[in-house]
Amino acid sequence: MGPEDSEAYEHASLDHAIVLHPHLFREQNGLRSAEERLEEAVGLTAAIKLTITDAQIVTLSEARPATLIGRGKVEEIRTALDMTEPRPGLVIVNANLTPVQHRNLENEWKAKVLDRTALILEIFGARAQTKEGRLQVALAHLNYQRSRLVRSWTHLERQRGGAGFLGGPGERQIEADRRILADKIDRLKAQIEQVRRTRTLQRAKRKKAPHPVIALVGYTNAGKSTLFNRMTGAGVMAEDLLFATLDPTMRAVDLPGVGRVILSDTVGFISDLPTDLVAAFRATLEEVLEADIILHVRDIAHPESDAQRHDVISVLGNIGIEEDDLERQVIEVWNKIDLLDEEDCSTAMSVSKLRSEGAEGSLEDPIIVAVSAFEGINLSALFAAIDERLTREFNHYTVVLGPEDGAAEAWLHQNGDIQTIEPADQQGGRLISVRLGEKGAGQFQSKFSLVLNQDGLDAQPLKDTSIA
Ligand SMILES: Nc1nc2c(ncn2[C@@H]2O[C@H](COP(=O)(O)OP(=O)(O)OP(=O)(O)O)[C@@H](O)[C@H]2O)c(=O)[nH]1
Ligand SMILES: [Mg+2]
Repeated sequence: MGPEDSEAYEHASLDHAIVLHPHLFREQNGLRSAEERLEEAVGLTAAIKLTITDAQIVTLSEARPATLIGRGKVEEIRTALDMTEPRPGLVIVNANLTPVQHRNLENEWKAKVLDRTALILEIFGARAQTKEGRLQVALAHLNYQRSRLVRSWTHLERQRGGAGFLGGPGERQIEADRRILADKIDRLKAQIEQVRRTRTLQRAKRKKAPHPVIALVGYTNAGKSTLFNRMTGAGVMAEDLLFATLDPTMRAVDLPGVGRVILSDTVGFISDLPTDLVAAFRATLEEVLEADIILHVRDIAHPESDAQRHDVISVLGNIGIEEDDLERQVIEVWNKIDLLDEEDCSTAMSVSKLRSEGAEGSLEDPIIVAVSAFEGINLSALFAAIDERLTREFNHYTVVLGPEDGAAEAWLHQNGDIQTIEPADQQGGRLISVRLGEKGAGQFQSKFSLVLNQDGLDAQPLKDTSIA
């Protein structure tokens, strides 16, 4: 922004914003209405704690190359800014602006303009917690800046132009800026690569403690963190802010009736994620590939619930999880049923049960459980569904090991998922309850000549006699 703008900026409040959703009149955007899009932009703006003084849909008959929005409307907004006290220092334009449009609008309005990419970058920047998350956001930022260098070019040329060197100092400046940015980008990429390697190592370690991994995915604000907190009792931030979570948060937790699992919370999805940000976002999602079970959390009370489901499935497709993929079991969690009226709620309950019968557990044909994470409704059904899915591939076994069976116990630690270890007698014998795949169970029995009792049925009398 040029020096001529400084006066207007002086009285402007950078905590106050106007939100605009430009809507192309002839654009048919099947699933989502302009109202919903405006509302989402308002939610995103609120997520970085800005006070919104006005929010409106701007209907366009065509996109103007210079300002996107028509002349009359641009002036109207400028007047609205002038009339508001304090003068909002920000205008959020829920569209991707060209560098030229961006600059012209800032000049017209004497306010900082954030387009959709910039807005989401702000949010990602505010929320990134892990090192990789922060680096990815920084990288996306630099790429965004680089794409805007054209704007600085005209600007710089105007300020410094006419010095007479070949190409002019403006052009040399832009070249220098470009090189600095390119260097920074290279360094960041190297750092990210380093962090990735460390993470892969950590992941490999975790795989050796073979607890099943359960990943929560879903649209932003669907209630993932709330459910995560319900399931762990851990204090992960859950707020009515879009993107309260950017990085996956992992917790080992004992689920009632299921046993020890690793839960992983992830950042929420949104529609039309700017391409610059896809990599940053994807990095936070790689954990999902490791999951044994995906909990696809949906806000079933949201009017756009189906469109959101569609977005989530397509993003998962991007990281390599196909709709009919059976490598991981998918459970759709129809969350927020407490917000439905009685009739809709019982419909959701019966439809979810009906569709779950014989469902294969893929993204397109998932098991469905209707719950309220917030009110704690029907969570036991969710736990039962998780257990059901896990035991499809793993069986529960018990085995009694004597003091001499240290090697067998070590093997179980290494290859199985030990649930409990209890003393079996006075001589140091242990009753071990373990979850194992069928193949593993066979290996164990032939290797150690010990008998595994499936489902703990045979272990039952042992407990009873000890009580009697
Ligand atoms: N009424 C109701 N509100 C819920 C329920 N679950 C979550 N919420 C609310 O929905 C809002 C968003 O919840 P979060 O758990 O932060 O959502 P999230 O999916 O983690 O969101 P991101 O991290 O932004 O992707 C919060 O205000 C929650 O209190 C529910 O079952 N019922
Ligand atoms: Mg969250």
